[in-house]
Amino acid sequence: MLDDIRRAPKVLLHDHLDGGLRPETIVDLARETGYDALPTTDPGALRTWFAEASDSGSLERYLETFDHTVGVMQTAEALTRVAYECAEDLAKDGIVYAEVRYAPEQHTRNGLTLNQVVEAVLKGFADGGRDHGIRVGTLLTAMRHQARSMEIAELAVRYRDEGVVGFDIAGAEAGYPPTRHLDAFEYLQRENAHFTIHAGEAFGLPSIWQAIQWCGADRLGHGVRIIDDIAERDAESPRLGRLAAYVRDKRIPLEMCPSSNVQTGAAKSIAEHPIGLLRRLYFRVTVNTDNRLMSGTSLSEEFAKLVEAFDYGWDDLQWFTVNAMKSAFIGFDERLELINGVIKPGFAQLKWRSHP
Ligand SMILES: O=c1[nH]cnc2c1ncn2[C@@H]1O[C@H](CO)[C@@H](O)[C@H]1O
Ligand SMILES: [Zn+2]
Repeated sequence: MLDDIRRAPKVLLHDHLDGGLRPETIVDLARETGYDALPTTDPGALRTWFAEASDSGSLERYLETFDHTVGVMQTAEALTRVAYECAEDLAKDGIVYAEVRYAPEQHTRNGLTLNQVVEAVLKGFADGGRDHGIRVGTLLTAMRHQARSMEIAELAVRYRDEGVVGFDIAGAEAGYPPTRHLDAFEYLQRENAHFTIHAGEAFGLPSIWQAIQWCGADRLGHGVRIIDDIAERDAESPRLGRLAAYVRDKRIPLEMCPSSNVQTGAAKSIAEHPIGLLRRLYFRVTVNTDNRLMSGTSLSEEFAKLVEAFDYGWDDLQWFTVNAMKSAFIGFDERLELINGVIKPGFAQLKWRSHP
């Protein structure tokens, strides 16, 4: 089953570059760059350490594990290598189009400028994408507890023709509402640029409402808490509150990351994840990995878990995939070409052969 899912042409919209490193690469880079704070230098043990340390039930504790990945991503060579390997790993998982995000401001500790950081990552994605047959767009993230979002938004606009396709804010959600960064979002709107906002993961409806109605987010990172605005969850026809109805009516894409949500406590289990109900209600749900290293996962594995929990078939997996492609930040013509030229024919072949 997993093998067949790997063969399906998939689309990934929410994946953090600093959350997807290979453990072997972390160990290499730590040695090369003199980073001496790793909990272990054995790649196997390091893989286990990340998975266990991230499984805390708290977003804040989950985020602490990024100290080590960000710690080894402070030179241009390291950034290029990590981006190249990311493209390779995603391509090997059968992903045909991905948007990968990271926060440039976290990679200037050893003296790189923001421009140098962005250029190093773009080079890795361009080379890796060309060698392994995948298109990777970049989202530049600003950290919500910092005050550099305007600078990062300008950076995203500066590199928009070089492979940067959008902007995002991430980090601890509670206490850091998206409206703190309103100037950056207004700037991006004036520039006709795209952005998504991590919202409704560790904090509820007010965060989602601000992200959409104050900041103008094109998509929601996670958005799981939209479930709080849906009453009578088990009834035949659940009642949508005004915000949930707005999100569904406007087809606002939800970048859902099932395993990550279970680790941070945003969902109790995969089987109880709101994605089940939201898919039945035809919200524009997409399936994502968030952080492949911390969750020990891949997009194919996330799909396999959903197939098991909700008995999904190829039609469901294709629906999630087409949703993701429609919601991507590249141009309409390019999205259409991938949907009609790659995704639909790829799924048609699999449907003819097997059940997932
Ligand atoms: O699920 C998440 N919610 C909020 N912030 C996150 C999540 N995953 C990663 N990051 C944060 O985004 C930064 C840039 O990639 C990471 O360094 C991490 O701090
Ligand atoms: Zn995320």
